[in-house]
Amino acid sequence: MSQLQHIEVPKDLRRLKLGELPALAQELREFIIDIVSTKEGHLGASLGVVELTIALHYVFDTPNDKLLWDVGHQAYGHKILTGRKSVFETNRQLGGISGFPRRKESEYDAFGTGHSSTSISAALGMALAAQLDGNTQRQHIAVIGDASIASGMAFEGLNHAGVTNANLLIVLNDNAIGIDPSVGALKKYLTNVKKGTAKDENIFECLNFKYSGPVDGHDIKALVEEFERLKTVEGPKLLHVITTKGKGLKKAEEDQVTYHAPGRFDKLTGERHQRTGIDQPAKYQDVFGHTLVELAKDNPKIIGITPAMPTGSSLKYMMEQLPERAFDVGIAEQHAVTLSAGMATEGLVVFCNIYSTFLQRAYDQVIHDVALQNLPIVFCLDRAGLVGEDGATHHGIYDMAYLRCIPNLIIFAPMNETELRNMMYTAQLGLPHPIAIRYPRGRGVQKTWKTPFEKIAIGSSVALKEGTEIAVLSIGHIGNLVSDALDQYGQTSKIGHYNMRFVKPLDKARLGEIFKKYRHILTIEDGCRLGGFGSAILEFANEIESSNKVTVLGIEDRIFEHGSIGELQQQANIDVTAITNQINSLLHVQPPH
Ligand SMILES: Cc1ncc(C[n+]2csc(CCOP(=O)(O)OP(=O)(O)O)c2C)c(N)n1
Ligand SMILES: CC(=O)[C@@H](O)[C@H](O)COP(=O)(O)O
Ligand SMILES: [Mg+2]
Repeated sequence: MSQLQHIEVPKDLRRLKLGELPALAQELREFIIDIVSTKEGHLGASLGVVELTIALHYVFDTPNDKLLWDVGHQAYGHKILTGRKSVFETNRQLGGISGFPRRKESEYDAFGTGHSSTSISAALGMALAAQLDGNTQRQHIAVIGDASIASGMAFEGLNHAGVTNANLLIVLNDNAIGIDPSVGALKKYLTNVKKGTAKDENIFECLNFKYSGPVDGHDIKALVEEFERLKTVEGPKLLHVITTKGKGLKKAEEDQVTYHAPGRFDKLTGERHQRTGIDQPAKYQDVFGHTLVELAKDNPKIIGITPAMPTGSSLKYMMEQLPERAFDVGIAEQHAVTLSAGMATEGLVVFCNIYSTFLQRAYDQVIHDVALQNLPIVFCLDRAGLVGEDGATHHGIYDMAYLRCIPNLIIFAPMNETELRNMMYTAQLGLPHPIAIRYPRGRGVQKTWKTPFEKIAIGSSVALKEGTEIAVLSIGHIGNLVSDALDQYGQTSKIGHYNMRFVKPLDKARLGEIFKKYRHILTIEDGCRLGGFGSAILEFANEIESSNKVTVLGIEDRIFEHGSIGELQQQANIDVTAITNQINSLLHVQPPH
């Protein structure tokens, strides 16, 4: 008999007998596979914690007890058991539920996540608040993975929690992999603990946690018994649980990196549905990855660094071919930036590749360790702009605004693959400043990307089309949408288009000419409007005391959720239709007196 069909919320789950839980786990796993196979999303992490999820909701009194999922990409089972089974098929789609826990989505989502390693601090905060309130009953549980616990933030939380008497339980879900294999000394230590070859002292006990485990995280009975025991133990506790990422789907267990988020696949065989026969442009990440190898083979000073995203950033190509000069430092964005800075002081040419959204975590390091010392690091900010289904926590839309105010920093956005390659080439020749090269998730626009290298002059723009009335100034890849929009107006139109390329320094000579020639200036960016590229153009207009009308298209000052990139661009009024509408309305605007 189906158990899952009778479970809407954990209270229903708690009516089951312990012996019935393994069958429920099987059903829950199938439910996740069924939907993710067609709707896509994160797979391996959720499959790995099915038993853990059931055991936690079975033993603890959620939502009164606080259950926090670190990163939150493993929380599909949690969502299905906490009132969202019927809407799970809308996962990560426009208007649907989020792929990550969201406080506004459910009272069972104790803390919003998406970026890693926040759960210990947040759960400790709740536990201390309960203590201050005299509440000794409430439980606070943070589930955190082996890669996420190695991040600086997680250590900070552990360090603090260990000197409190807070009612905090950390469940370390150790599957020995992040998106890519986990790295670092802590991973080695955890492996030794599992093999029984660790030195006598337990690292967590040394930090004043009551440690238990390792426990088989697929043995529901063992988990339930241990959680029941831990409920009665005071103070900070850590339970070490061993799981298999992708558990229950053979292909996902065998190829855990691919099945972290595999796209569509056959739900029975696990075989991925890959697009074939379509001659698509390359992904920007691959242009970065292959170009870096090409440059590094000629320039022995080049180093590649990624904080835990070798596959996503395609730094893996350099790690495979030049392993001694390519580093995956784990989920450690702050360290990645300052490590790069240290290397740069020694004359190395460091390409530090960080997703735009994750660089937010290393903001001080960019200012304090890089910009103030004017160290010429090459930041490659992948996933800049709206990223699509990962949603609000992952959109790389703030970088232009948060980097533009930092002295010494050059900010460049390629409109296509060739510009990305040429800027990487230019940067490794030697720059007087650090540079951030921002490019989007997904594919470029060119049939072939392996074009001969050409140097790009810093602060130079490109006139793509001359016009008479309206100048459209674009920054980066979104300029291709402008080109698509302008195709409708023919060659002899009133509209000019300039690919500005640099947010900083601006091509002021070109801008001066543009402001003289055109009455209307329209800027477009795939970043937040406040403080971004359009703001820079408005500041320029103010500087030259121009009375030209400047219209700024960009992401307005509100949260954008999940959906396809196209749908979100439409929502944000930065798609081809919005650009066309804006141009049409400007064409009918009377000139200022
Ligand atoms: C600050 C930050 N950096 C990078 C990422 C990208 N990321 C998402 S999941 C993940 C790996 C997490 O591994 P682990 O904690 O072991 O969990 P598992 O996937 O194995 O369940 C990474 C690197 C992120 N979400 N947040
Ligand atoms: C959960 C998380 O942070 C990553 O898995 C992220 O979803 C990866 O994004 P990409 O798919 O763009 O590499
Ligand atoms: Mg892991």
